[in-house]
Amino acid sequence: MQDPLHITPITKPLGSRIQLPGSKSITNRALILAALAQGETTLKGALFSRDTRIMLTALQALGYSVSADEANAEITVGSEDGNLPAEKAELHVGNAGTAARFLTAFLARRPGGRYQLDGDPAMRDRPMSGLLDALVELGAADFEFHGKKGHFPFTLVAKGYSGGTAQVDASASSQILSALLLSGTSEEAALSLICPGVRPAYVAITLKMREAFGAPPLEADASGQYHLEPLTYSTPGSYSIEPDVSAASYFLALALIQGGELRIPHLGPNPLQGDAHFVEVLAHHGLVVEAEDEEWVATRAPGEDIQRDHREVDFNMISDTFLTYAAIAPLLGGSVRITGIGHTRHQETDRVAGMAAELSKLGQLVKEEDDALTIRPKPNELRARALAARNRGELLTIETYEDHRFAMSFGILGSFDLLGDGKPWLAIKDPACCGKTFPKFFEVLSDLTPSRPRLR
Ligand SMILES: O=C(O)C1=C[C@@H](OP(=O)(O)O)[C@@H](O)[C@H](O)C1
Ligand SMILES: C=C(OP(=O)(O)O)C(=O)O
Repeated sequence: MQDPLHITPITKPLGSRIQLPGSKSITNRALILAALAQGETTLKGALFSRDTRIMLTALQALGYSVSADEANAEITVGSEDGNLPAEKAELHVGNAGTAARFLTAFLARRPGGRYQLDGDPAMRDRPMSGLLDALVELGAADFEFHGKKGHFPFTLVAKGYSGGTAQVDASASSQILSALLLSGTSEEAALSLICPGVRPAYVAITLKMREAFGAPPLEADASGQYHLEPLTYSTPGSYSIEPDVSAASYFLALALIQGGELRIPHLGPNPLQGDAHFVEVLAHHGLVVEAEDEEWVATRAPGEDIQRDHREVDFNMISDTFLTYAAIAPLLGGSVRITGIGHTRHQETDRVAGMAAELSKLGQLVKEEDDALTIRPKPNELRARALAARNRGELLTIETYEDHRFAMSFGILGSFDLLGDGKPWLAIKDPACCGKTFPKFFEVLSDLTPSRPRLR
């Protein structure tokens, strides 16, 4: 892929149907559940991306039989007796939060196991200690740290789950609680996890998916305590994975700024993924999304005004999509204050700081707070900077911080025909970083631009 990638603006209202890849969150949960359930499970509509390959590779290294049919988006996992085969392994979790947390809790199941884990430099800084402390408190694992205490790289000395109660601090990442809800069960003993105040959207996905693998419904009591009864997971045989709704956010934003109609198949009115609520954020600006026969249809009449007065939106429950919104803020007319995003400073990169830096570079007025970002759009300044860059023979260029969501979000902004001539004005550095969750993102985007040569 060209790097930096010049984005060719789209000059017509949309009128397309796009195929989105499967959800990262659901694929990586399903892989863990398939390994935990005795027998063979085929995942349909699975995502093939860096984060899911990390999980696949780990399961193979741990002795599971995994066969992948990428052309048909299917993965089959065989688990002889639901027990973890390998006593030893060296695993690399990249910068996949799901793999990092879910595998750590999963490995603790194998008494006598000794596992070396490491991740990308960015992953070595991401929060793990809430999970590691809970595993130690449960007597399920001990850790030998080879760098900073409470972080990768470490050796996990597994002792197995045998019930008990743990306080779980999942304030830094709800994946910490999801990891324990997936793997903390045992066939003999009940387990209690006390975890008040966790952000619930992805925990709800975990709870629903446990049920699909034979677990009884589970919910927290009023004090935030989850009581897990003894459990043996059972395979549903095959499991269908929804398209990635966080990835849908980019194309919904595109439909808003571009107008026309966009169709996204295989999504119904009530997807598992909480990021579906992003639709409500864009509805305020005039985007209409309807679920018709298991297909989302997004429309905005061309020329309809998307400008609004100042707006404050709490993204705490849908924080992966705040970047999508922030990146199109320069086109929204009214200012926006995006709140509830402090935890995203500890994700792929410091997303609040990175977004503030990139939007400031584009001439937007940005106020950064610990937990919030206010963006006052300056469309004329954006145009002036784009023209000035062009006069120098350059394009405005976005840093992506090895964060897929920067690449994809600003890819949408660059698709807007800012200078009215259909020629590129924005470029994205390291566009291939979108491979974390959506390797073909820029191909899908370029397919919406009939005049653009296909990227290969
Ligand atoms: O459980 C999951 O699959 C996820 C939970 C969220 O992370 P945090 O809970 O760390 O915010 C989300 O940002 C991430 O993309 C996927
Ligand atoms: C936060 C994200 O990823 P991870 O699963 O690595 O936490 C994300 O995809 O936006």
